[in-house]
Amino acid sequence: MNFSKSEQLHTEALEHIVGGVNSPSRSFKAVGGGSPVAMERAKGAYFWDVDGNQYIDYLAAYGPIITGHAHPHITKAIQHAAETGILYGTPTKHEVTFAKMLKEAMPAMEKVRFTNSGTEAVMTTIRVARAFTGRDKIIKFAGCYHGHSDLVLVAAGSGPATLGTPDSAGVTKNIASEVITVPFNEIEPFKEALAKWGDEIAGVLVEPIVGNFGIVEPVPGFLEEINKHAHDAGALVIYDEVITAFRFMYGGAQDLLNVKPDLTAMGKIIGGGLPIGAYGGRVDIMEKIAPLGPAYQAGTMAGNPASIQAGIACLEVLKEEGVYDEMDRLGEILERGILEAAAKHGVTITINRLKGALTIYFTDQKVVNYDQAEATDGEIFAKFFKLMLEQGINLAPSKYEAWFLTTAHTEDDITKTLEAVDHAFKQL
Ligand SMILES: Cc1ncc(COP(=O)(O)O)c(C=O)c1O
Ligand SMILES: N[C@H](C=O)CCC(=O)O
Repeated sequence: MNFSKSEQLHTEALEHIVGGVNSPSRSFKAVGGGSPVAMERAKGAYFWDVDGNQYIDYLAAYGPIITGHAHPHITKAIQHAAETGILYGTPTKHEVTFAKMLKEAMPAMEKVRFTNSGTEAVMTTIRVARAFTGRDKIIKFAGCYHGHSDLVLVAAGSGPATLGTPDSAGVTKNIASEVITVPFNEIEPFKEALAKWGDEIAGVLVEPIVGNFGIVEPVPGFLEEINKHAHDAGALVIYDEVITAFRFMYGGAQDLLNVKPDLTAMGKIIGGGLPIGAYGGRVDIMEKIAPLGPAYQAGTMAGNPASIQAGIACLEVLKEEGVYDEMDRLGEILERGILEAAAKHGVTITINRLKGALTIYFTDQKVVNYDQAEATDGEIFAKFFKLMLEQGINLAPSKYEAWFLTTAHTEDDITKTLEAVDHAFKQL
């Protein structure tokens, strides 16, 4: 494959945009460097780059593009928004419709507020938890990523972990001292943290199914224990469902696992590809937010008609019969095929898959926490990533990210992907 135009563009981008990228996760730093491929066009499960190369896409823009690129129903909704005004700065009927849809799908969201990103949504749930409890500290889990607000850039997964900055510079010691980090999937360290700081903890923040050190499910009982002990200590439980809401079913991880938090943050899929975030939860907690209560959160762009109508259209597609079953079916074929190719070529891997999302870890160990994900082989991943890219398979350039299937992927795409995996494993 020829990547010369992408390379040229990256050289130019480096002069004008810091690091040449607008989100560090897009850089190829963690996969041996080089120019990230610049995409020009996308449709369904496919991408075309500026050099004219075609790819099967498993990045799905880090999760939001669950219906595939440029889905006609979502495109129509965005066109309608463009023609009728994309930003009003007033209430609209669309945001009411959408809030009702979210509440119906995720009943723990008794009241909702829209934001512009997952970062804002999570950041605000923490503020609201503090306002409600009158406490300052939060507990989070190592390797979970909750966006780029100060408080959660401590022991963060995803981009920060990939680039070796899980504790970001610029986060003051005072702020960092308000966050206690414990391992995911281990209840004892969590209980010890509560025993030590219990009456200072405002909230416990967790990705109920982790998407940011790969796809990692909670061990049975883990989330229930978190709820019990957090509530006993007078702290709120906050689920960060920015990746998981509507990823595995029409609803959240909380509905799939049947464990309810006090507050939920979401984003990604619910914008149908346009910028969005949302948070919600128990009425008595949500009523702490302005204009009803003293906790302030606002946004010029929040609830804009374009993102909201794209989100409604996206959920309409996801509500159709069988869409999640099909992603699960294709995910299962993909997982099985990758494992067979690994056995054939003597490549050691572990796959974590839940329905249409999976992560390949280059390790012979199970991966249920961040330390185990960190210990997997990043150099082999980097080689694998490049070998796949050269064969037209677009993955995230990080061993910590997931492959996401969409409603646009077909069995033929999976077959082609497995041929590429076979070839890549042969070369490793
Ligand atoms: C679980 C989780 N929370 C929060 C965020 C932040 O969302 P955003 O990038 O939309 O600000 C992300 C992704 O970036 C995420 O995966
Ligand atoms: N894994 C991150 C979010 O889910 C990736 C998004 C980003 O950092 O650009």
